[in-house]
Amino acid sequence: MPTALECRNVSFRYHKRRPVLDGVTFAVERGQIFGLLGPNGAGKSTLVKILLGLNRAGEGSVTWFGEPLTTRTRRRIGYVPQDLALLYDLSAHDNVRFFGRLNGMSGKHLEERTRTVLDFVGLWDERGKQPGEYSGGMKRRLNIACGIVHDPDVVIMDEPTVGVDPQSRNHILESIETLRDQGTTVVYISHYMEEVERLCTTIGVIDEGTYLCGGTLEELLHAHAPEAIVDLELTTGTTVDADDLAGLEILEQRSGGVSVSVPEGQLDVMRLIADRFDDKVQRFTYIPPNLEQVFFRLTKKALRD
Ligand SMILES: Nc1ncnc2c1ncn2[C@@H]1O[C@H](COP(=O)(O)OP(=O)(O)OP(=O)(O)O)[C@@H](O)[C@H]1O
Repeated sequence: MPTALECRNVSFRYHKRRPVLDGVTFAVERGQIFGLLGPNGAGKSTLVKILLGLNRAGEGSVTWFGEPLTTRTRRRIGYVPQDLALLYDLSAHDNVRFFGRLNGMSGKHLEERTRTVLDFVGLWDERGKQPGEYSGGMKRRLNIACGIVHDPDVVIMDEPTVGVDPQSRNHILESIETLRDQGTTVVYISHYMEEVERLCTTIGVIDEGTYLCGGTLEELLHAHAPEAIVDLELTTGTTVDADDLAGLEILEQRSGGVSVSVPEGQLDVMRLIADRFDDKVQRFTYIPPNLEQVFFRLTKKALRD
């Protein structure tokens, strides 16, 4: 599969401070939804600015479709920024037209694409309103329409669902799946594990400016989180001894509770835990292998910090 985007050994620092990105390397194949997952402050938005040529990498290189970023390659890229990029004294319709013109569009083609993308995000009937009259979710959807009006081959979406109601969130996620089905490559930046798990064909995990790992969800789980977690909340004063847990790895021990790693689907382990702690168990939570654990295993931090 040809490569849409390649980021090689990219490092960056603001004002000579410590590096915000440190040797970031990954590639996105065409047709993928590539998820870049990391907590707040990981360096995701800084990386996006470098990908788009808005910040200059201190070291390393970025190529799009095998070439450095040029005016020609730039027209093949769409960008949906995290901070809404809308003109509040124009109608939604004129906002989309405006971004189309910025991308060199005009005439019938611009009118047709404006209608197509406003339909696509479910705002055609509300096109006469200004963004100030829209809900948070509608503004996010208009932001997407403006970012894809020029029918780009690749779209970068930076946290497109932040602060939206569940209905708009679902609409946005479905739209992204439709874009993928139409052959658009999507770079999806998020700190929401569930969205990345649902949407993305390939996932890269970033923290404190370091690209920790990348691969399909199955590959990441297999390599970094092969086991499930059982979390027990116990009645006050219950002590937990490592011997009680028959050699299971204790991930976290706290006053009134313990988290252990258990081989997925091994019910005899569940029985052992139930027998040992019996009526002292106040709450039993089984967490199947997921991206949160991949992140925890690699950083010893929760993704949502
Ligand atoms: N213009 C700037 N000047 C100085 N430091 C900055 C600037 N922009 C971001 N930073 C710092 O760079 C680091 C990475 O920030 P960045 O916004 O890239 O992270 P992020 O992963 O996108 O976070 P979020 O999910 O909160 O948007 C943070 O420590 C942030 O404080």
